[in-house]
Amino acid sequence: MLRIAVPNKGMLSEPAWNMLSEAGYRLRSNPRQLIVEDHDNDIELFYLRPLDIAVYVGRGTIDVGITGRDLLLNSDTQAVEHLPLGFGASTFRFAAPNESSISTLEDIDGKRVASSYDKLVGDYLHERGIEADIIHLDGAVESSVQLGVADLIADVVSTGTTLRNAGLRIFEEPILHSEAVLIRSPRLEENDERLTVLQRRLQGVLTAQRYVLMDYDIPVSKVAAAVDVTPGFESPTISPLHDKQWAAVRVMVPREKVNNLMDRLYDVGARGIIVTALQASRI
Ligand SMILES: Nc1ncnc2c1ncn2[C@@H]1O[C@H](COP(=O)(O)OP(=O)(O)OP(=O)(O)O)[C@@H](O)[C@H]1O
Ligand SMILES: O=P(O)(O)OC[C@H]1O[C@H](OP(=O)(O)OP(=O)(O)O)[C@H](O)[C@@H]1O
Ligand SMILES: [Mg+2]
Repeated sequence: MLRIAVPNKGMLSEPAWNMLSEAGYRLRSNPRQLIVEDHDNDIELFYLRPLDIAVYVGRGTIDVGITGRDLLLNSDTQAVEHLPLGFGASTFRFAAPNESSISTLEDIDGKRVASSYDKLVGDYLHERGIEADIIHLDGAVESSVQLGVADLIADVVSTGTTLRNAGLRIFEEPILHSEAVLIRSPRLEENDERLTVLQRRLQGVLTAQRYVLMDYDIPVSKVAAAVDVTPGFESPTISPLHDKQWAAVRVMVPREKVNNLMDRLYDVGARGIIVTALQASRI
């Protein structure tokens, strides 16, 4: 059985559970359950703290896991990023008090930086030849400057509201763009059959989220122009209509482009354009 670690709580947990459920796996039935054996799908799910997932996967006691890229890079482990999962996006950034003069990487030299992600921040600064005193805090890092234990912070920023409320401002480029990722153990072959199945299922969920099915009718003489607008993955399905002058086209298109594509197709001569959500997919 493939052993999979999933976050038991925190920002990434619910979207990770939803994704696994969409991919056809059985989840736990009560929140006190730590392990689920899913014999139908030949997997075992382990509900673990997000911070610990890379530790288990890095040591190979669990084959794969879902965690944040930032959490992976902050863990001192050999786990490898295998597949980005398209949720839990955040940036990881430096921030200093509005009134402070700290505004470049060089200004960090010799300062106290509070963070929950000390290895990530330490490696980043070390690689750039900057020495700083990294103060580890478990959370609410934004309060550390006001409370006098640090001169600046490095933390997860999503909307920026927490920073603003604490009188802090970001500076410099993001240290990292993070999102949820599937990580794999260094002991698991990249092309392990069981991993390939999991990956295909997760990619199927991503495709169903990102793409929709579009159908439209188009005069036969305009098919080539319409196919230029919607080329699809491989090639659109073209079916004859009762009226020999017209054809029906079925094709996958990116969800975010739907309205723009419908406008362009209409201009080319397409009519009866309809869009349908995908329930599941295997590309
Ligand atoms: N707005 C956000 N705040 C915190 N983490 C976020 C946010 N958006 C995405 N993430 C990602 O979620 C992961 C952190 O999740 P984790 O469960 O460890 O922290 P949490 O949700 O803050 O829980 P806690 O702080 O209670 O332990 C990181 O990968 C982080 O990049
Ligand atoms: O940019 P924002 O949208 O404001 O979100 C970012 C904040 O959210 C997280 O805190 P969380 O709620 O997890 O508390 P914590 O700091 O105790 O982990 C993160 O550590 C930031 O503080
Ligand atoms: Mg947090």
